Amino acid sequence: MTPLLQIDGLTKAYPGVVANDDVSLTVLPGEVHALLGENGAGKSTLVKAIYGLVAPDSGTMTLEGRPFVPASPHAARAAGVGMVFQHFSLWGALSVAENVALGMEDPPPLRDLARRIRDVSAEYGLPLDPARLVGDLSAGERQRVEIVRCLLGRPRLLVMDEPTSVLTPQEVDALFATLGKLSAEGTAILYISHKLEEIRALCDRATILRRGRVVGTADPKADSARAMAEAMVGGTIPEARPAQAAPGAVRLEVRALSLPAPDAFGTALRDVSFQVRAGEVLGIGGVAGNGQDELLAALSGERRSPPGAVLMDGGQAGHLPPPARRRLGLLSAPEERLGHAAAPAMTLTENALMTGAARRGLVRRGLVSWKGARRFAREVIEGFDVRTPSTETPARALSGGNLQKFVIGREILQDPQVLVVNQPTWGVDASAASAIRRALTDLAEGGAAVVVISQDLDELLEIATRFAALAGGRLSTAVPAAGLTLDRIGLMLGGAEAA
Ligand SMILES: Nc1ncnc2c1ncn2[C@@H]1O[C@H](COP(=O)(O)OP(=O)(O)OP(=O)(O)O)[C@@H](O)[C@H]1O
Repeated sequence: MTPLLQIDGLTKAYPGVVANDDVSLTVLPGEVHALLGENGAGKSTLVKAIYGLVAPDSGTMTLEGRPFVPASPHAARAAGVGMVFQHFSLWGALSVAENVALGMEDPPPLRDLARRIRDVSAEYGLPLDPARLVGDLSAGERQRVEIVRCLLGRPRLLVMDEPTSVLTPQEVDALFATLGKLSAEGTAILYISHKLEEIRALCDRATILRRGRVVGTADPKADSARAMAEAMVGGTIPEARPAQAAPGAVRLEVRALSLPAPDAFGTALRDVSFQVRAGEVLGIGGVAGNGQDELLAALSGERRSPPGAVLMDGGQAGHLPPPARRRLGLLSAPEERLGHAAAPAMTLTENALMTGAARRGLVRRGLVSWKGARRFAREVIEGFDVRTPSTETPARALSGGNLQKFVIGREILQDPQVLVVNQPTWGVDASAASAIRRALTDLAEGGAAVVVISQDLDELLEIATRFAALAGGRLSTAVPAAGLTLDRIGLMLGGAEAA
């Protein structure tokens, strides 16, 4: 069979790192081909080259036998390549159809476009109402907008970069059904994910990258997830487990916390109450968009509440701004790493300083100790295996997973008494995810109270000592995590609204 896409000897270097080093790869028509590799292995760089976002330094590509040198995403799309990104590029205040029109060179009248959107979404099982405002859509629905937008161009190759991290299990099933139909019709899919069980369920072949080079292939239908993960890192992977310490005194308490929605598209918190003791990891499960960001903002101090709604070691903290909470030992890491947890244009040293200034004593008499800040950044890089050329690299130059490791490591190494994290292993490879989970349980065993907000129920079942479900801005009663089944959790998620 003639390959659909053939890549030969593709190389792309950035300052201090060769992101793709002599990479060769073929993608056959209709196959679902996984691209596997640790954080920073070069997966995104490679697919960006295919989509015309990155110009390779050397190497060649052919698409359906013809030389393929896309100078822009527009050129890639015209040649038959579509791409769905991890981060969506949609406008909340516009409708689905308006958003789709924005991405087109020569959009048809909105009414015609709406009909085409309806047709494609019906054909591929992607329910979508073209008239709805994107700001009102769930993450899964937004992704459907992105996919439908691609499918309107009838691509021969569809590239997906970690598409399932924002989806519920039901949405993942629906997405896989859509991808199965596309592949049966002959569309090839190049699929990046760290979720190896999903790779096993979906993909026909896998190519493994390590430090920019192709180091081998895997057979997802035959190889176990662990075997693939170990091939990615070239070693064995530690396992995480729940914290073993006996719970101590209550460190964090939230009492009847209610807050209005921060904006038209946010979620109100409604009468949220819970306690977390020293030594415990409280896992908060639920689908993103149900108050997760709002709860984190209320705990970090980005949003204030009545003083008695948040208690830290028994003292009132609801009215305190983030720096005051940090001084008390209440630290947090939000979900959105670029732009919220880290400033994209700032170096890792500057980003380390941003949250570490007070607890690491990096500012004395109004003067910044850059030496200290650099040392702290280096500690995070070494302690959490952040792959980056130096402490002076800007945050935006890190691969997604490596920045995530940096953000979580930066908080853990400040010795928090209470740590609240949202989606701590979002986009992080299997080995690093396991190291982060281990660091969170170690922190609890050392006497901290840890709150992990996550969509990944397997992750919560692995490390949480107690579990609660967040739905519609309400939190269920927390129950011991030991012995909890996915079915019971499903009921809690459904019932949290009424709890
Ligand atoms: N714009 C850039 N400037 C400098 N370095 C970059 C840039 N983009 C990527 N890199 C570097 O290139 C390497 C490969 O990054 P890439 O994003 O391709 O990895 P990845 O396999 O997609 O990782 P992840 O799983 O974490 O998303 C990393 O070391 C990264 O820091």
